Amino acid sequence: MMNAPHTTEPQPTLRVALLGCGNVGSQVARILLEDADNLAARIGARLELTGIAVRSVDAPREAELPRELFTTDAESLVEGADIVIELMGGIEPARTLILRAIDHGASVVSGNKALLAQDGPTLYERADAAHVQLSYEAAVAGAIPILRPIRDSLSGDRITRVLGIVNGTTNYILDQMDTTGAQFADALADAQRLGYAEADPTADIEGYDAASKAAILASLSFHTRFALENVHCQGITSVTAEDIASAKDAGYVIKLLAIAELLKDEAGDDGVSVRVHPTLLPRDHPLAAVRGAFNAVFVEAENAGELMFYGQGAGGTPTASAVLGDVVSAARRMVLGGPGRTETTTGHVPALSIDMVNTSYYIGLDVADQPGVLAKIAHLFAEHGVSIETMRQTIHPAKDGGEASAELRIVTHRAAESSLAATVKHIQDLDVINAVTSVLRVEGI
Ligand SMILES: NC(=O)C1=CN([C@@H]2O[C@H](COP(=O)(O)OP(=O)(O)OC[C@H]3O[C@@H](n4cnc5c(N)ncnc54)[C@H](O)[C@@H]3O)[C@@H](O)[C@H]2O)C=CC1
Ligand SMILES: N[C@@H](CC=O)C(=O)O
Ligand code: NA
Repeated sequence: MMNAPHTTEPQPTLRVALLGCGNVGSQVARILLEDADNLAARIGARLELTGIAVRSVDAPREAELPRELFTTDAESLVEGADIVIELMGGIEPARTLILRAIDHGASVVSGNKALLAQDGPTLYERADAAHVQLSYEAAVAGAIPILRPIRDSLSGDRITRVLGIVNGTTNYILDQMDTTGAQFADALADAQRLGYAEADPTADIEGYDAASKAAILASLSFHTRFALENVHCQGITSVTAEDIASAKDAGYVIKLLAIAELLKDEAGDDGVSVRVHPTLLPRDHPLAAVRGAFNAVFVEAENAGELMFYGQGAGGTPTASAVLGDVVSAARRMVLGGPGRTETTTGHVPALSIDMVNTSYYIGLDVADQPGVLAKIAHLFAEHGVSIETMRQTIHPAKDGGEASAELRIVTHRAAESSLAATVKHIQDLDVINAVTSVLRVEGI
């Protein structure tokens, strides 16, 4: 095989400003410096890291980076750049700095899903108007190439459903609780130490981070803007060790799923449901095998059928890979000319309420061990048009003068979310019910 001919022509230089030097930023800086020659060969221009905006120049850092690169003057750094990489996180000053970068003609790469889900359209429109690129592959599912495949590779198809695990921290916590019996707080502390969690981990455990990603995925998949407020969001803070053990006993694993799917509304028109919630999956389901901080996303499209994307969804180095991919792509466009499009908004499908979704439920009940209890419960399900798929019963004999009780674990067939919610509400009111111990949605059955 012949080697590519060497050229002695001097390469142009593109100035790159980095905002933030935390888990991801420090790895991006390292790769930009260590891999400069390879990147230049791929781009046809050299990337010069002109500075790294930080809160304090003297703060101790793990990564060894030249001290002279650090500055606290993010505004000036942005103004002199061709490409700005925003990895500070949070809404402000990230938003103002990105707009400033765009106004100065720089292309922007960001991993900031919180900002994009809250105010993405302002940024996309400003970037389009300025003919610069705004890319954010790192914002969803870390290293996994998922946004570009949806935006570009599948742009000739019609996506009908996106379903996946898109938050590494919660997957790590649930996995640790399931496999090692770890406590929630200890598993969360590990996820923070490993660089998976957001600066404020509430965003992870309450589901907001996954909801931001779901909004971004839905917007690109359905060519319609969906914001965080369009996402039904439930995190993992109410999932107990007992829920996990009881699901395990019944052959399930609990995962935090993000789902965006095309449905019909009451009038039979298209609408999209976007939601994030803890979900039971059969243990032989492919998503059940997604361990630790890994993510996986299923995409279903009319012509392509089912596609699955899998990889490291969090962590500094994997996420830096996605950031660098966007940087190389933006830099190539600068060398070759012409910006790409950030989004298309031709879909106009409304966001549907969770009530429009058809789902299965897992319901755990602590009931009195008396004749007729099962009949009363089954009657309520039938009355609401919800069909039971399986029902398992464990008897707990009377102890210490108390009464015998039974633990029921019911899995339903798919039914309207509103019917399922009404069934659970009425079950709670039955005099034979001691407690409703779990109510979780189920996928993959
Ligand atoms: N850690 C991960 O696995 C992933 C993170 N992301 C996103 O990437 C971004 C960065 O994440 P991490 O590196 O994990 O966060 P981090 O908290 O480790 O780093 C952020 C850095 O930005 C600095 N910073 C914040 N505000 C600043 C300001 N006003 N001026 C100067 N510096 C400022 C902080 O001091 C910190 O060093 C966030 O938007 C996050 O959501 C995306 C995918 C994965
Ligand atoms: N906190 C996020 C980081 C990646 O987006 C996660 O845990 O997935
Ligand atoms: Na990604």
